[in-house]
Amino acid sequence: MSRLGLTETIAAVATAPGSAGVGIVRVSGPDALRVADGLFRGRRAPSRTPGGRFLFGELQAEDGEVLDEGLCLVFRGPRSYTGEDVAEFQTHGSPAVLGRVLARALALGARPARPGEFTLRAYLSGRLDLAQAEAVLGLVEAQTDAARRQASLGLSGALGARVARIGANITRTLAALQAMLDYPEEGVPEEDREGPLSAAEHDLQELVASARAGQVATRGARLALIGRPNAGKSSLLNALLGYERSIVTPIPGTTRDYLEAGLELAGVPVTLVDTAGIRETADQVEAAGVRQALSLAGAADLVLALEDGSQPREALPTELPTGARVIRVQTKADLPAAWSDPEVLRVSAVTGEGLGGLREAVHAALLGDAARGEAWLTTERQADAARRALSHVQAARHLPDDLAGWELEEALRALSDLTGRDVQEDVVDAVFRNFCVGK
Ligand SMILES: Nc1nc2c(c(=O)[nH]1)N(C=O)[C@@H](CNc1ccc(C(=O)N[C@@H](CCC(=O)O)C(=O)O)cc1)CN2
Ligand SMILES: Nc1nc2c(ncn2[C@@H]2O[C@H](COP(=O)(O)OP(=O)(O)OP(=O)(O)O)[C@@H](O)[C@H]2O)c(=O)[nH]1
Ligand SMILES: [Mg+2]
Repeated sequence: MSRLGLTETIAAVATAPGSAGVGIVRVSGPDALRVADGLFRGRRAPSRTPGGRFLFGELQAEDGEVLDEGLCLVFRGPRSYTGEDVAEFQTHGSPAVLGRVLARALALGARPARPGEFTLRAYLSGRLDLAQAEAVLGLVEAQTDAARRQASLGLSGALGARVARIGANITRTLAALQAMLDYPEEGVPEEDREGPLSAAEHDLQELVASARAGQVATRGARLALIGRPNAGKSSLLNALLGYERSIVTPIPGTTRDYLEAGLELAGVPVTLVDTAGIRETADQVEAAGVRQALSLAGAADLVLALEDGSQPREALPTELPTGARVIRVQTKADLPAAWSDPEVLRVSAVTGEGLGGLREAVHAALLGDAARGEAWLTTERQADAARRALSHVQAARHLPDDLAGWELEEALRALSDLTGRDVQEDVVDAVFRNFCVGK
C-alpha cells in the first residue's frame, strides 16, 4: 500500500453487507465535499457547510433520480477521523441503496478505498499510532467484552501511556550514563542508574506477560479436557456447556475422536476440547485417539487434567506434554470420595458442585496472573517489540556503561516500534492488510 496517493479521494461502504436500518457510505480526501455536492441535495451544498454539521436531503443519481433520502455529515480536515475532508452519507441500509450511492461517488471522481485505508490515512496524518490502529481493528472484530475492553484501552492511548512510562525510565538511565561518561569525577548516584532501569525491566516483564492475556482476550483460548477413560471428561464438557454435546456412557473408552465446543467463559471465548481417555491399549483406533489427546494437550492454552474422585487414584500412563499449563480436577464430587488432595479442585458434573470455582480458576489461569497492568499487548507484533525491548534492557544491566548505552538506545527503538510512530512501510502494510474495506 503506497503512502503516496493522499491526493486521491477514496470511498467505500462503511457498514456491514446485508440489510440494516441505516447504512453508511464514507468518502475521504481533497475532493470529498465536491463529490458530496454532486450526490446530495439538501438545504445547502456540503462544500458550503461548516465541518461538524449534518444536512438532511436527497441522494441523487446522475439523471436526477432520487436514490434515497438521508443525511450527509460534513467533516473538514484535519477535524475528521482520517484528518482529511470527509463526507458521510447515512442512508437506508440496503445493499441496493448503498451500491448506487457508492457507484455515484466513484463516478464523481472518488476511487474505491482499499482495506483499512481510512484508518491508514488517520495513521499517516498522525492522528493514530500503529498500536491505536491495531486497536481500531480490535474494536471492529471484538466478539466479547474482554476483547472490546482491551481494544478500547488501546485506542484511548492507555497502552501508549504504559509504553511511554517505560521509555521515560530508559531515557533517564541513558542520561545518567551519559553524565557518568562526561563527568566521571562528579559521580552519578547508583540509584539514578539502577532505579529507573530496574523499574523499566520490571514493567517490561509485566508488559510481555500481558501479551498472553491480550491474545486470549482477543482470540480466545483452547482448553483440553484430559484424563483416564471414565474420568468424566465428556460429562464435564456437557456440564460447562449446559447441553449434551458429547456422548457419555459408563463404558471406558467412549470418546475416541476429539470434539470441540465453544462457549464464553467470564468474557473470554473458549473452545473446550473433549478427548479420548488416556490408557495403554491394543485397539488401534483408540490408540490413535490417545496420541491425539496428548498432542491436543500440548497445543492447548490450558489443560484440565481430570481424575475420577470416586475411584482409587491412578496416574496417567504417560506424562502430559511439557509446557502445558494444567488445572487439576477431581470429578464426581457427588459420590463418596476415594481420595482427597487439597491441591485439586472438586467438581460434580451431576450436581454442578464446584463448577463456579472451576470457572474462576480457568479465568485466573488465562487472564489473572499475567494481567496486572491495565492495557495489555493484543497482537504478536506488539509482543515481539516488547520482548526485544526487554532483552536489550536486560543486556544493558550486565554491561559497562559505554556498551549499556547502546543497548538502551536499541530498547527505545523497540518501544517506538511497538507504538509504531516511525516504522517501516512493510510493517504498516502488514497491519492494514487485516482490515476490511470501509474501515
Ligand atoms: N458515523 C460514524 N461513526 C463512527 C465513525 C465514523 O467515521 N463515522 N468512526 C470512525 O470510524 C468512529 C468514531 N471515530 C471518529 C473519530 C474522530 C472523528 C472526528 O471527526 N474528529 C474530529 C472532530 C472532533 C470534534 O468535533 O470534537 C477531531 O478529532 O478533530 C470522527 C469519528 C466510530 N463511529
Ligand atoms: N455420579 C457422577 N457420575 C459421573 C460424573 N461425571 C461422569 N460420571 C459418570 O462416569 C461415567 C463416565 O463419564 P464420561 O463423561 O463418559 O467419562 P469420559 O472421561 O468422557 O470417558 P471416556 O470418553 O471413556 O474417556 C459415566 O457413567 C458418567 O455418568 C459425576 O460428576 N458424578
Ligand atoms: Mg468421553
